Amino acid sequence: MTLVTHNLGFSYGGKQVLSQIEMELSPGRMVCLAGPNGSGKSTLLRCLDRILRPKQGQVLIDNQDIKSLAPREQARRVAYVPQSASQNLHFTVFEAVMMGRKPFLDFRVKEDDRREVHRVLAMMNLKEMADRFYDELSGGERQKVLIARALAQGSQILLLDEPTSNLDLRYQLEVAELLTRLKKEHNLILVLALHDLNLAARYADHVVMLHQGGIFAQGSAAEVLNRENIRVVYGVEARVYMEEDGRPAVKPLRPAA
Ligand SMILES: Nc1ncnc2c1ncn2[C@@H]1O[C@H](COP(=O)(O)OP(=O)(O)OP(=O)(O)O)[C@@H](O)[C@H]1O
Repeated sequence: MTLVTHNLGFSYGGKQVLSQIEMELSPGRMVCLAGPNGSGKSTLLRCLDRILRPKQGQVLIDNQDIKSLAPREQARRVAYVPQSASQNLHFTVFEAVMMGRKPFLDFRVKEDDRREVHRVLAMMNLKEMADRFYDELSGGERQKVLIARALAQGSQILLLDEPTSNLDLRYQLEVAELLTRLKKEHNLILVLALHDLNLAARYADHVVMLHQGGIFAQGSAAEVLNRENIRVVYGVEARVYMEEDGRPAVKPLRPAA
């Protein structure tokens, strides 16, 4: 499975927010989209899932334009985890995660689907919450449920918009480790929008840094997350040093003059 964009561009009305996005993403990789507020990370993820329909360029899965995929076929290949879902979902956690099985349901829930939902709930440590209502959970608990729903979908491409933003420190690391493990075991392509540069530095196989709607730099964390790029793109002076494993760590110092 490969995910490629060619000359992708997107406008909201007359306002161009993404242009000339060229990416070639291969399996078993975690790709982090970095960039300041408004640089187009969420818009790009939504274009990759065709929630938004770009008029310019193409998104190709295994060389096939996603425009030509039926919704069900697309959902079997790509799952999207939004930053948050409507808080008014009055479903149990079990039911919310079962929604991820939609591309597989033929008018009724089968034993396989139930088994899969139980497996994902156990993997995400959500079993004890299975009967609680989604709209009665904390922000972080809801975020875990949304990730679980995407995992239940079983797609090889997972798009996650700020998946750790509502999570406490321990759970941020647990989710990052879990995604890393899943990526390896199931050869997934993971694309994450992330604000936390240190999380990106530590876990990303590939970093795409967006700036003003275009790709400013892409490559390994060490290639992309350097002082100069951070100064230009974020307007921040930072100290960047290499950890023993060759990955960078970023210490923001002050707004650049
Ligand atoms: N529905 C919309 N209509 C018009 N403009 C929009 C809409 N959604 C986003 N934008 C604009 O598109 C640009 C990119 O927004 P986007 O949400 O993709 O950025 P982002 O990098 O994900 O930002 P953040 O880090 O703040 O989540 C911004 O200028 C934003 O104001």
